[in-house]
Amino acid sequence: MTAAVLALSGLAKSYGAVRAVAGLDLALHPGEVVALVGENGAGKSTVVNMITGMTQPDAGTIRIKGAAVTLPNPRAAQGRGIGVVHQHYALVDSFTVAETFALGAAGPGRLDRASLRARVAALAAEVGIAIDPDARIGSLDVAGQQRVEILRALSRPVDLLVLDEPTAVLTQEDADRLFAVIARLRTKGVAVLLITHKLADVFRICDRAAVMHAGHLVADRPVAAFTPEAVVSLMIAGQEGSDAAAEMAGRLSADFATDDAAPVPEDHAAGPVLLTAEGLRLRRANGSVAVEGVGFDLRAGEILALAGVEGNGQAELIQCLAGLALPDAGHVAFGAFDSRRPGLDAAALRRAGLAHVPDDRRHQGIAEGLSLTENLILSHLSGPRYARGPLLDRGHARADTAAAIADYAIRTTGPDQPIGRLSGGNQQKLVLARELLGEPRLLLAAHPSRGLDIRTIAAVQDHLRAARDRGAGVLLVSADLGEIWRLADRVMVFAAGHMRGPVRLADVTRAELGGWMAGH
Ligand SMILES: Nc1ncnc2c1ncn2[C@@H]1O[C@H](COP(=O)(O)OP(=O)(O)OP(=O)(O)O)[C@@H](O)[C@H]1O
Repeated sequence: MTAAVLALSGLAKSYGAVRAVAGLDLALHPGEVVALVGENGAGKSTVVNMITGMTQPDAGTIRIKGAAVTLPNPRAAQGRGIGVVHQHYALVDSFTVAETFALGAAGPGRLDRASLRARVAALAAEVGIAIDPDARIGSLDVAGQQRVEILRALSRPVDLLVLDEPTAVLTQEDADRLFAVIARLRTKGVAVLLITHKLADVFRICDRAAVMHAGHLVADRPVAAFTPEAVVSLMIAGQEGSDAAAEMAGRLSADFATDDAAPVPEDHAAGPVLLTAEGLRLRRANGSVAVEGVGFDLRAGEILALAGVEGNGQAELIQCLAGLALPDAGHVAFGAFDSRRPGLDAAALRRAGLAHVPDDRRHQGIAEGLSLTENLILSHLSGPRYARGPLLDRGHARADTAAAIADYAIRTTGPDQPIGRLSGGNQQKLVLARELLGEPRLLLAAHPSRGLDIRTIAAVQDHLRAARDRGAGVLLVSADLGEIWRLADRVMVFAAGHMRGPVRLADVTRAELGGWMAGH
């Protein structure tokens, strides 16, 4: 066999007493697509950080094409042919796609627009990516921005491309396009390391899967030698045939259900109207109209899903409903609150029973430097839960945090740990626990399961159903049709500036919804 593009041996990294990665051996050969999977906190990002020069290993060797190397910073990894597409893109909204390629280009000199555009177009054609070099980044949806990041990673010589949870933000249609690009890269001899929580990705596109459990690599085999149940068991328990995995089996078959096999959603008797939106026009931060003509009722005791490719106004709607931005036209009413009257603010809405799981966890969901307990308090500062006269009842908040850590199996050293030290999925778990505390009447849940492992997704779905069953209204924003099918009672779609629906799930097929989401 040809020399491995990348070979890791005995790679290890600890943070204090936490062994994030313990003695990992892994090799990738040219043209191989390898999945790296594991539960939240298993150590996947730490591996990515070590091979992309963002973190230094404590022990072990990294070999690139046979030579032992050190990667003191990301530039060193790039220089060695390792490209990476992170979950959070470093793009500037006001730039065009072509201008983005001038960022980080070496040396001074005049920006030669014509040659930049030509370079971008040629590269895009080579890997089969459809992109307009003149499009502004801010006008692209999340899948478009991801395509720009992939092209940017490929604009230097790349032997290994690392993709960190690329399908988490994509619809099935966009994921299919991404898989076509990966297949193209494979034929060109590029090795791909795909970090994912979606088992379907593993079985669709990967040659091999490496499974991590609590910092250890517990299996590394060709995909054909795995069953979905075996992967789940290895992730959850570090071994095959675990009871916990058997419990998950039913959930798994729902994940893999095709259109025909998908269970028909149950009909729930919804209660009175909780929230009304009428004639809304929503603008993006850059001033362009994201969507207009938005009107719907959300009832107590129902889950209403908002589907659509991200970037079509979903985030703007949530901002507006959470009292963080006013609509450009139209109005929203929730209980005694009406966006046409002054005095509507986010704190008052929270006191009235609104909870909000934000889309952008890093900027709106958490304060990285603060402890888990302090982060839990953040959403309840204006409410009665932790009020003790003029003071905060920190003991109560700490006890709630400890309970959340146990309930959601949050991987942390305890309630006092700064939340920024947790893996992304574990941060998300705390945000969910915080927002579901105190039984909100209205829950705005934007991509609540993004970045979570399948066991936690199952738990989150149970929590959302429980909230619905006790009479809360839930607005679920999701690009994942499977999730919508498992949870929602009704669904509406934002695409191409317009709203479709809401309709009952029983009255629409997945194919129809997929078509709406694609703007057909
Ligand atoms: N900077 C840090 N300081 C302290 N602990 C850290 C730090 N970064 C990661 N860890 C710990 O290392 C462990 C592995 O985290 P890592 O982010 O690699 O997990 P992951 O598999 O990528 O999880 P996820 O699926 O949630 O992204 C976790 O227990 C995490 O809390």
